[in-house]
Amino acid sequence: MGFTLNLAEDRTIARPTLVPPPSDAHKYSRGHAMVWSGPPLRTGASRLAAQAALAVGAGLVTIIGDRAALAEQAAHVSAIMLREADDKLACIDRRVTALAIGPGAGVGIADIVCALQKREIPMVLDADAITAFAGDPARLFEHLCANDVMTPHAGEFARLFLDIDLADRAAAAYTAAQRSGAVVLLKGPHTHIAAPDGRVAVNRHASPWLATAGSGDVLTGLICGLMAQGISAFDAACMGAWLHGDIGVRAGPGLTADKMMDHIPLVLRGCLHDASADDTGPRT
Ligand SMILES: NC(=O)C1=CN([C@@H]2O[C@H](COP(=O)(O)OP(=O)(O)OC[C@H]3O[C@@H](n4cnc5c(N)ncnc54)[C@H](O)[C@@H]3O)[C@@H](O)[C@H]2O)[C@@H](O)CC1
Ligand SMILES: Nc1ncnc2c1ncn2[C@@H]1O[C@H](COP(=O)(O)OP(=O)(O)O)[C@@H](O)[C@H]1O
Repeated sequence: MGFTLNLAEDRTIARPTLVPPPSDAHKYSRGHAMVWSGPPLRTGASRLAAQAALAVGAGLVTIIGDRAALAEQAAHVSAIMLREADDKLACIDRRVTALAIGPGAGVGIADIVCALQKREIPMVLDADAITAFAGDPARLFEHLCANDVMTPHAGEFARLFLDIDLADRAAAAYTAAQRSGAVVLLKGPHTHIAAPDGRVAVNRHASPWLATAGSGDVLTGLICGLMAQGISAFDAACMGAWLHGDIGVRAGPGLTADKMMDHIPLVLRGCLHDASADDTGPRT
């Protein structure tokens, strides 16, 4: 729905194509993304993810967490909804079309991740949702499927895949996807994406200005927001990486994670099918 992945013959990700929502679109038809909040004083990372999910086009975004965390979130967000987590997670209803968990979540999050995975909602796992399984990756892999995306940086990758050599990052992502059963997006100056069915891609459209705290949390939100709109895990990971890179290319010096959202409208405008009259830069 909306976005189409474009891949070059060598599997390099190119600018995605975006078609505007149909005239009869409503917020639920554009998907409902949910992001798990970090605890009080660690809410920023999840908020960055939620803001990116909304900006990339999810019709609704809800941050879920405990009451104290939500009080903190409420001081910062308006368009994003807040919902208190109950013991049985009953507040995650059928209308939630994608979930993101990990940014700022704390490494005690493993049980929650496993419980959420039983809901069969496509998930993006980042940061602490990866690190939490450092001692027992098999427990995580047992629950993952090809509709889920993991987005490790090299440090997080090594915590789950101790024996996989990162010297060849494309091969490392491929092996990790086969082993885990999920789409693996290995972050770096070039970002490699692999699906358990053997599909691979690489994003080279990025900028070292993206090496700033919270930038990966924004990527998590972009991917979750795309998945919420009905885009498959592999395509969402690939397009999220490209859009994230384009923000970095456009923003350049002075880029900070909380300013990344400001660039998303122009990044998306540049992807519009009829963007020929647009002056939004080279169509790489
Ligand atoms: N604004 C915020 O509130 C932010 C919160 N964050 C959260 O802070 C927590 C810790 O995340 P971090 O990623 O800082 O720390 P990690 O707990 O992942 O550990 C970082 C360590 O990993 C190793 N490492 C190896 N390769 C690396 C690579 N390519 N990039 C980064 N580290 C690499 C380094 O030795 C480094 O000391 C997470 O919950 C994260 O989501 C961060 O996302 C930054 C922004
Ligand atoms: N030198 C670089 N060139 C291009 N992109 C980079 C570079 N360094 C980091 N990035 C990108 O920035 C993001 C950093 O994410 P991450 O390491 O998870 O940081 P954080 O946890 O602070 O959000 C990743 O998407 C990564 O690909």
